[in-house]
Amino acid sequence: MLELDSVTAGYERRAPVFRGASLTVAPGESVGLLGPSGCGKSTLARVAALLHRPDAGRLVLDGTEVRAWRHRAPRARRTAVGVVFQQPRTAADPRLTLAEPLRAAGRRAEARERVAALAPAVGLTPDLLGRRPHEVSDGQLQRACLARALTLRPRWLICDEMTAMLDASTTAALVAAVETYREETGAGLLAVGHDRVLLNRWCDRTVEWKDCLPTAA
Ligand SMILES: Nc1ncnc2c1ncn2[C@@H]1O[C@H](COP(=O)(O)OP(=O)(O)OP(=O)(O)O)[C@@H](O)[C@H]1O
Repeated sequence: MLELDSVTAGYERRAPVFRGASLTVAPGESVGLLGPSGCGKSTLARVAALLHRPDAGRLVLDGTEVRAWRHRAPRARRTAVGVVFQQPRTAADPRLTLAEPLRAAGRRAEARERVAALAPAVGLTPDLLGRRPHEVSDGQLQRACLARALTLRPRWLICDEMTAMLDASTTAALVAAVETYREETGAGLLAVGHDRVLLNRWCDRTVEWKDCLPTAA
């Protein structure tokens, strides 16, 4: 279970972006999160991805409360959650070829096998794997970012507007790659977005941001 329980978070302690947001994703479940621009969906997604420490509230992952965020989080916790952002250009290291982050962990033979399996799963052809981010399109780079998120076989995937910048066919390919991965592994998904039609089609259920917040007394 991925449980965000009464989370308050933001960028200034005295003026959080939101207070008391709660959202749960069951094992293997896919949940879409819809809401107006600027309400804090990405901030909540970053809390769930262990990238942003909340000011209050709890994140419970697979029954254990998370107490450390970012580099302070134990490796096993960080690798339990894979994340894909909207902007592949800011998420990808410009110095590395698309293949390099996919080889990052494990023995060399394992890494080679992993790249050989992941690249076709996200629709990356071998010629693209040797290129750097500035030599590929946004859609190709986003495929690489998804492959990187799947490299360590996360139990939870957070897709924050993953397809907002992409055309319909790349969107369909990326959603299909996520779904194939989830079928193989049983991973749960939190997909943040603006596109109600896409999220309704993609996810088991779709949650409105306002329903994550406490009701006014
Ligand atoms: N690094 C930051 N520093 C300061 N304020 C930030 C930072 N990132 C986001 N914000 C602010 O926090 C608020 C929530 O931003 P967030 O990106 O979480 O919203 P969102 O619901 O995901 O929006 P969108 O749908 O437009 O992506 C916004 O007012 C935004 O300007």
